[in-house]
Amino acid sequence: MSTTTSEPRTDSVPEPAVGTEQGPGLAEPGALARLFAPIRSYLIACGLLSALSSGAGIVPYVAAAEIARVTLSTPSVSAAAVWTWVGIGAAGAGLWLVLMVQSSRLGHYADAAILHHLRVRIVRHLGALPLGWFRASGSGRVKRAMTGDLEEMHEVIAHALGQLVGAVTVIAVSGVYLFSVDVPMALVVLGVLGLMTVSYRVSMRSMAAHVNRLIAAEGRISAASVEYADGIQVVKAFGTGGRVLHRFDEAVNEYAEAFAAWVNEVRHSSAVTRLLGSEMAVLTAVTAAGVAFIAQGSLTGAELVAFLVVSVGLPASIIPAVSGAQAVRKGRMGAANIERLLARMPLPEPERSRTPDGHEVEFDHVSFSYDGTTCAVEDVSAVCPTGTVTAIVGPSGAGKTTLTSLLPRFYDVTGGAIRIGGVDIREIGSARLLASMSLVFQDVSLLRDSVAENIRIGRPGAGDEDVREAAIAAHIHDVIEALPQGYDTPLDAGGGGLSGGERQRLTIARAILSGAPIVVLDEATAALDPDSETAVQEALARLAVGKTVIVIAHRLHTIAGADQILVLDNGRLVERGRHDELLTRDGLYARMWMAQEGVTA
Ligand SMILES: Nc1ncnc2c1ncn2[C@@H]1O[C@H](COP(=O)(O)OP(=O)(O)OP(=O)(O)O)[C@@H](O)[C@H]1O
Repeated sequence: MSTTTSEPRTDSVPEPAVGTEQGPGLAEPGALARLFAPIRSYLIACGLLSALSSGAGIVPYVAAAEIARVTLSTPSVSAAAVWTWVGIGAAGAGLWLVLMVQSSRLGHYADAAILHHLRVRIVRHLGALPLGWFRASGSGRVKRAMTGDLEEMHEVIAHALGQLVGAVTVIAVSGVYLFSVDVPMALVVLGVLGLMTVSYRVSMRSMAAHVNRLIAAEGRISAASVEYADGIQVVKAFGTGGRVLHRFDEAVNEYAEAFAAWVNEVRHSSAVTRLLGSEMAVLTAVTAAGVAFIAQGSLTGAELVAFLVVSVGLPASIIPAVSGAQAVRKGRMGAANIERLLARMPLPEPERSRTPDGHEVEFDHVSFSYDGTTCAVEDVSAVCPTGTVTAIVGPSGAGKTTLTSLLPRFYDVTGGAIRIGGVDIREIGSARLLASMSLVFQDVSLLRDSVAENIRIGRPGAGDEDVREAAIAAHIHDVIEALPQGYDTPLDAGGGGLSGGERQRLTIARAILSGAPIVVLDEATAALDPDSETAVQEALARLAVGKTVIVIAHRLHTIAGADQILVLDNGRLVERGRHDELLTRDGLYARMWMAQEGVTA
């Protein structure tokens, strides 16, 4: 199969077809609200508690301001009035604490509940998506949804909502109080806050451009490093290190320039923002305006003190308000991404799964197009009887991988039908369909688990003896026994410690253990050493006994004994027959044989 040559392209998933996006666009509003629907009541309660707590948090300041007004504006100070305000202030502080803790508890509870709910929803949905989608773009999208996008959701619920509601409440409650004391002075405070907000937003916006440049430069450094490390063999063998290193140098220089520009910007804009957003700025503006109004006779000294006490805390609310709003905006984008993933059309399942009568595979005028215009497979008809080996051969890009991918429904045919035991595979439930076949690909996927467990995936619950027998049949038992912990040796995802041929024999053991009646296998494109190749061939021969075997062959001598050979070219079936028949026909197969084996037909 063409896992090496026709690496799936993310930009070429069929549109519209199963597994394509049917969901809202990036700017779709309401995505956040829809995803948060299960915890809406918690969020409302959390927002209310947060607002009440922030409102209560203002009370001690208002109480202090009122005490100042009571003591400064009347010649005979009423101790009762002062103590009343002290009590109110203390009660406000206590209430602030209790409500804040409750709001935070509720927020974290809602956060954990919705993240769990979304993770389960995403994973269940992934289980219903066609495998072709995962090949094309899935792992990256899944990773982004499960980490980055959900992280944005967490930020919104656990932090941003509370910050935003709290900051807005503080500003609103303080505003109401200040307007009740003196309107012109309140307008001055409002003006200063407006200026702070604008300056903070402007500096954040210009900062965003620098940050994007920095991220892009960082990406180029990583790409150049990975290119260097991945291609180190080529770099050393062909001495191209200079060019690769030059790209690395360029990326590092670009990063340094972007960093210097960012620092320069920060120096100026953050100084202005800090100054404008500081308590000093508010105090200075309020004092200057207050003194002027007092001179005019429209404000009393006691009222000025009230303004100084209450407005001094306001700048601290601006930054959380702006950054909370930003986090909500990012959360909306994350929510839209998750919605788009959830909106991908799952594989249509039959209402009632039909049972195939046997395991003969029939391709009946099968066509398939990735992009809806060009056919990767066109009008292919063939029957693969039970107990026979069908080899699919053809030049690169002929459609071998595509044709075999249609059998396990990685994609659904766009024309014709594929039948197993006389039943259209779309009428067989996908679990039953996949259980009926062993897929042995050359991009062997191993799990981070012991060798035994990696074989046992073929039949969960199989006993140790069955696992050993499958390994013996697959000619891998001796290799396993020689590993440090034998069958208990842990493997990493790359199968570290095992050669390519050994990894492939491990998956053959898995397939033998599963006993699935249909075997689809992709012969390795890379030549194995002769011993390994013989071992793999013998293992495959054991696997194939009594099964319907469909093999994509790259090296023709390995399938010279196949019961039938299907020759594909440009998506079409151009020849079929046994090895000898095809050689005498002097067609594409004979030419390929000649080219590979260096002998004439
Ligand atoms: N995911 C994909 N999206 C779009 N086009 C694709 C995709 N995979 C393959 N193709 C195209 O479909 C055609 C058949 O490709 P396929 O991989 O099936 O050929 P192949 O015979 O297996 O090739 P190879 O021997 O190189 O593996 C080619 O034109 C290829 O470019």
